[in-house]
Amino acid sequence: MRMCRYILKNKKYFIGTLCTSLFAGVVPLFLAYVIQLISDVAFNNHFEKAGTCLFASVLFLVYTLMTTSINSIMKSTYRKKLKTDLGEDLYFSLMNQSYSTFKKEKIGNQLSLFTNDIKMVDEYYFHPILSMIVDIIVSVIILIYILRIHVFVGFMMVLIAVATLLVPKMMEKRLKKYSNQLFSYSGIYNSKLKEIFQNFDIILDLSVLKQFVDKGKEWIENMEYKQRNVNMAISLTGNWANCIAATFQLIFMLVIGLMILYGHLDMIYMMPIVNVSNNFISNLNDISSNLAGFKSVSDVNSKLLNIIDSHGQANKFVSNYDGNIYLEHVSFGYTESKMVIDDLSFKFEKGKKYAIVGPSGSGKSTILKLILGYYPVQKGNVSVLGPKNVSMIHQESHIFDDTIRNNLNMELVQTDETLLKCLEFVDLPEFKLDQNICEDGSNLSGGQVQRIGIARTISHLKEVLLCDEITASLDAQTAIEIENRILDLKEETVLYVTHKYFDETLKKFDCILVFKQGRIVEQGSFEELMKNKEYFYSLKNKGCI
Ligand SMILES: Nc1ncnc2c1ncn2[C@@H]1O[C@H](COP(=O)(O)OP(=O)(O)OP(=O)(O)O)[C@@H](O)[C@H]1O
Repeated sequence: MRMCRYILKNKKYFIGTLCTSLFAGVVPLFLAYVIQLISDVAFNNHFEKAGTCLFASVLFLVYTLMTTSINSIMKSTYRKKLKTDLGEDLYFSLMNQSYSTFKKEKIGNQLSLFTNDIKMVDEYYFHPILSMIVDIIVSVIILIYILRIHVFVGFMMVLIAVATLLVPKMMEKRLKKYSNQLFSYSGIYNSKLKEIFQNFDIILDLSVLKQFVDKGKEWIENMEYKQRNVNMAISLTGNWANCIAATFQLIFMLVIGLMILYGHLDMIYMMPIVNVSNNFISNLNDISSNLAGFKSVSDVNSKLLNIIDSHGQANKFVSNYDGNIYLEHVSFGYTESKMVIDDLSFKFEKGKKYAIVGPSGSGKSTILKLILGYYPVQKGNVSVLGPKNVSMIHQESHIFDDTIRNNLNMELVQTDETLLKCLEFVDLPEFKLDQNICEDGSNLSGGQVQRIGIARTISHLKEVLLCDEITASLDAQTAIEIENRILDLKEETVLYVTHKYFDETLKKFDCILVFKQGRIVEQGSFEELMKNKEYFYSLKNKGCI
């Protein structure tokens, strides 16, 4: 029932929709009244009431048209509002998660929350709950109407109601099982399709298109099978409730017939009772199906609300940043069993330029991620700076399907002059700010995409710049030029990780840190390290740097 808070959050919409639904919901009662008037004229020969009948009929038509139309508009607007509120809260919480939590979940699962789960909540919770409230109120009104005609008839209708509403309870376990299968599969399904579409070129290159088409068919089949199970369980619940209600209704009509025959009920009530009891039964069937839908979606509701109620757990960053970056006896592992950084201490001084070198897997990128605050350390202290003070350029840049201006700006507006300077910084002076880039930069070369990524970070430059293998996709000349420009930055502290160094560039760093198995095993200027002829020297001779 926690999801109810969304229903109640927008009280005005809720009351408005409830009122219009009620006005529309009493249409069957109005019809019963008109039928009762007509029956009176027909069976009792009260022709003087024909004018009233005609007037009531016209009024009924106008009333029906108006109330049902207004109700449809109100209901769709309210449902849109509910879905928007839920989607916005979910998006906020997801975007405010810490990096490590965000990375734990597959993108397909995150997408599925929006493309699938919210839709399900709307279909099986928001929409039914409104209909159910109205159905219950209208059923109670019908019951009161019948009870006023005859108490025994009313009592029989209560019996029908109880029998019909027991059906969803009986189906509860099966419904939950099927719907949970569907919800967990829809995340996997989205992830798989996303991966296939993203790696389309690999599939083509390896000539394995047929195999992947067959696999895709299997996933679609599985997905539709799970969807069919849920739909089937919900409609079976409705059908069984319908059957039970129909059986009771037949008995009910037989009893009504006998009551009229033996003079316990006036003939003029026959038609109205038949009419309202039909509506009563149909309301009960709706309630029964809706209850089934409710049960099927309860785990999805909990999943979404747990994410929303976590309000994101974004890392808190220290505010006492004094310009230097301190690592004090830092130990860290992505898993408890394997430490990647081992009791590492170092002070990065403000404005200085550091090269971080070492063999693959020695923990170079990890140390940058710890400074960024992507992961909490297990032991020691890192003066985690976070995005307020740090800029990061990654090995691969992601490009948005937008203009170069918007790709550089990223929602923060900078002057064209600044942006053009950033394009010059990465040797792309010929690029126009209004030029469009396709998704993933498919209309650019790999190196151009990377340079746009570098220009983007430079346009948002903070006091500390972290670079992780940023020139891997660039030609030697462009790489040297960009590296030199970064090293010429006056104020910024730079931590630069790469395998591909040129001696001339290395000489420009204030300090080179040599990593081995999560530790700094050597440090100093290029000349000092070469003179030492130790680990750095051997790496260089082996061509590892
Ligand atoms: N997200 C992750 N989850 C688990 N293990 C990881 C993760 N990222 C890196 N590792 C592991 O941590 C170790 C250090 O990785 P890191 O990326 O810091 O090395 P690196 O020195 O930057 O290597 P390279 O030069 O190849 O980029 C490696 O053994 C790697 O397999």
